[in-house]
Amino acid sequence: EGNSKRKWSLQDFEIGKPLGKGKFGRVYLAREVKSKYIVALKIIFKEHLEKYRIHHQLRREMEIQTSLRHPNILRLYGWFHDSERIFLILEYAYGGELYNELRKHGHFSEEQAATYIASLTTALAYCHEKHVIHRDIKPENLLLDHEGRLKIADFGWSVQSRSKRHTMCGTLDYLAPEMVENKAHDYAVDNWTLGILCYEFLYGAPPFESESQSDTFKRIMKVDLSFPSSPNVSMEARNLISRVTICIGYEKSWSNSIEASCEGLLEKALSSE
Ligand SMILES: Clc1cnc2c(Nc3ccc(N4CCOCC4)cc3)nc(-c3cccnc3)cn12
Repeated sequence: EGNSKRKWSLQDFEIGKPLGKGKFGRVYLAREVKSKYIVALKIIFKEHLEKYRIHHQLRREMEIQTSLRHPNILRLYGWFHDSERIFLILEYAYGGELYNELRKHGHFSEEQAATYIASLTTALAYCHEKHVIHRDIKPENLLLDHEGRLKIADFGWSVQSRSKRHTMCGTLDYLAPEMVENKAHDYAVDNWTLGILCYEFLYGAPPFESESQSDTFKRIMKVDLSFPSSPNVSMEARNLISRVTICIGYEKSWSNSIEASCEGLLEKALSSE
């Protein structure tokens, strides 16, 4: 920490338990020997990079995540490699995956959902100011720190956006219509996903989940949004979700209004304690 320009090597770390498997590598708990600082070490095999042609994607992830400094974005402290592996030195999220919390509780309270969505909104607004689109925001990529604060991880699919992007990515559930239609997309992609996540936090499943991919496609294109009667979700939360998923594209006015309505929702939830 602090001397992020220094040359790291495997000898600097004691490797602990595996935390989980990512798309292209395993993540381990690790401790820097001198400082006893706990980190997460993401290990990616170089042969995997060749096989899946993801050199550029990993390079981009490393450059982007190193440059981002935000309380809700997982830090990438540095990296090193040996003959066959690349090692990313990442901030350790003590709380684990937000996904597990969601599965454990079924769905979150409005206060908890509003807190997570507000954190995501500021983190994404920060990324968009730095011309970064994450494009793969889903519960699996969201971690929690020791205070339960949300951390966006895994910038593997993120891009430095100057121009419109065309590549397909992520699972279908969180894809915005323009992504599904494989049209050019921009920051609005991440914003659409906020609405999807808000729905999933409150109802426990994403809004367009269907038996088949083609059904999911159709439901996304139609923005076929329906609100089950249980769990009982407030009218404010439901129209926040509708506004986010329906009024895609008017990004600037929209993200101000979502930030405002998130605060409103949070105030309402906190005052109803
Ligand atoms: Cl990067 C990165 C930084 N920190 C983590 C992390 N942290 C973390 C903490 C605590 C628990 N446990 C808490 C007690 O109950 C059991 C789980 C798990 C993961 N996990 C992953 C990961 C990656 C893939 C699959 N699954 C987890 C990636 N991480």
